[in-house]
Amino acid sequence: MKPQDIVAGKSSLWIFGYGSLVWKPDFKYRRSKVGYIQGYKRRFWHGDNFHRGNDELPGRVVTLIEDDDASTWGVAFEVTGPQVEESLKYLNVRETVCGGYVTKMVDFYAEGESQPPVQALLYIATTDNPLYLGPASAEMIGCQIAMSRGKTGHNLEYLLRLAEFMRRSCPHVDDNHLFSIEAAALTVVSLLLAAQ
Ligand SMILES: N[C@@H](CCC(=O)N[C@@H](CS)C(=O)NCC(=O)O)C(=O)O
Repeated sequence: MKPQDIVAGKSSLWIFGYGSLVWKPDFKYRRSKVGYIQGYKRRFWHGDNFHRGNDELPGRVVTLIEDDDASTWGVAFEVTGPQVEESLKYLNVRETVCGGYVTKMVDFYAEGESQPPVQALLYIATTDNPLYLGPASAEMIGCQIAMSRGKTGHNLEYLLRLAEFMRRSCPHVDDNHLFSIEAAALTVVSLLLAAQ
């Protein structure tokens, strides 16, 4: 489903971020809320040969994997009026053209609110995506991240800023996948520094 079909005639839209969007939305929005979506787990199983890696050494970035028992925490941004078209135009290049993500509508539950969920647009990299790398050990993923960089910056920044967001904004969430990869990447960095 194309974003323009999703938002045809809409004057406002919620966009859910769970990776770099949580710390670097880079589009104008009216307000944001921390919260979660159900039925998905966040995994560093998507390759990135543009923002945080290259064709020789792709970086690893997050995507969502269906899991009925899981939920993924992040940030939803409400865009209104001209911000709707502006944000989608920007994200189409950043996420879809450069990142291989496709759009999907899901229910977003804002933290601490008893109200019903709101529909939110998100960007997901499906397993049939040519950049999809799939599962690997935390050590392998951590090492790959510690060694990769792309046009937007180092893959380590991508990892550490997401971990920092989760500790600061979602301290009640024990994201073992994220924090075990963070620990593995920092071990590789310390070994590289010690070897210098
Ligand atoms: N779609 C996820 C992941 C987004 C993501 O990390 N996309 C990459 C594209 S491969 C990106 O925007 N990278 C920009 C950066 O790394 O600064 C989100 O909602 O945050």
